[in-house]
Amino acid sequence: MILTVTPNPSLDRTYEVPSLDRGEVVRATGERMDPGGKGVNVSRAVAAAGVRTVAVLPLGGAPGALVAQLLDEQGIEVAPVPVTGQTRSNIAVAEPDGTLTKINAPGPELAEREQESLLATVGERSAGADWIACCGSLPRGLEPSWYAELVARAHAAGARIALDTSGPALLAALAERPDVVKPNAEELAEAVGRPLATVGDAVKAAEELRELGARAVLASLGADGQLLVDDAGAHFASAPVDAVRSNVGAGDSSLAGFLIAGGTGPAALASAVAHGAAAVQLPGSVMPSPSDLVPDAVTVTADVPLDRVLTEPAA
Ligand SMILES: Nc1ncnc2c1ncn2[C@@H]1O[C@H](COP(=O)(O)OP(=O)(O)OP(=O)(O)O)[C@@H](O)[C@H]1O
Ligand SMILES: O=P(O)(O)OC[C@@]1(O)O[C@H](CO)[C@@H](O)[C@@H]1O
Repeated sequence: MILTVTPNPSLDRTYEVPSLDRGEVVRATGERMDPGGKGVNVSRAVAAAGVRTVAVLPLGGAPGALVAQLLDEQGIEVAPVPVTGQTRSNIAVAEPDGTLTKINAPGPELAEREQESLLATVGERSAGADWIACCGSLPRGLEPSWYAELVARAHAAGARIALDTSGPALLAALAERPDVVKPNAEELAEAVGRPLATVGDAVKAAEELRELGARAVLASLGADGQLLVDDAGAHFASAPVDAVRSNVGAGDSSLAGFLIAGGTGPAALASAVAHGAAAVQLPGSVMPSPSDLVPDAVTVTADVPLDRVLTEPAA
């Protein structure tokens, strides 16, 4: 079973538009609504693979009820933590050339008793979890050390932790030795405080996160693929993609792929890339099903192309 924790979930609204013209009334040609937040997406992808998952998340107000309803319709077990504030709505605007503009709301502020209730719910639902995936930004009210506390508690209870967050929350949690962290290129650059121009720069940055405590680093590098740096060294994997429709949730899909394939080693890395490549070819944050995956298209190598310039260098 894979337990996911999403402290700041969202109702994700995606609008497909011919072009995004600032200051104009833009008529959408398509719209969709998905239950969102990084851990929620991991649960959706894990469930699509037929593996058991439980999603722990605070839910409040009408958007919260809608998130719960959408997850229920997808057959995903939710361990809700009722909160007074309203669950946020995040907007994605997708243009035909693959450009995606995202507006993420701050979300509700969690009161002290709601924060405690969130930690307690994770504790109650951790029994039997192979992995606990802790994902996304922290809502107002939670200290940057919140994930560190969660990792410490989960380790004490014998669970393995995958952490996908950024900034001070990521740095603070490293000392508690999460089993794997999944930064994207920008988050990795921010964590080490310097830009990343090549795959080699990303390897060095990942090694630095390991020195700070991460046991393994699964770095997603957008169109370039992914990197796994662990005790066995570095591996690089990529897969061709015909056309990118929406990259929202591609990283979450790839983390799910990594965990359902065991959460360690090159085979799990290959599964991560197969899931990421499939996700970007689906609309909104639709998570891939096994029939969307093309595992044979993934190449994995220990001969990491260190000099390869990143398609989107991270500042
Ligand atoms: N433009 C692209 N072309 C091909 N594959 C892509 C592209 N963008 C993403 N992917 C695949 O999806 C994976 C995850 O993407 P990315 O690095 O953008 O994650 P992310 O920023 O964490 O995403 P999110 O936060 O939206 O979930 C990549 O490692 C890659 O396998
Ligand atoms: O604001 P956060 O927590 O960093 O990210 C939230 C979010 O952008 O992440 C998911 C995609 O990864 C979306 O479902 C959701 O809207």
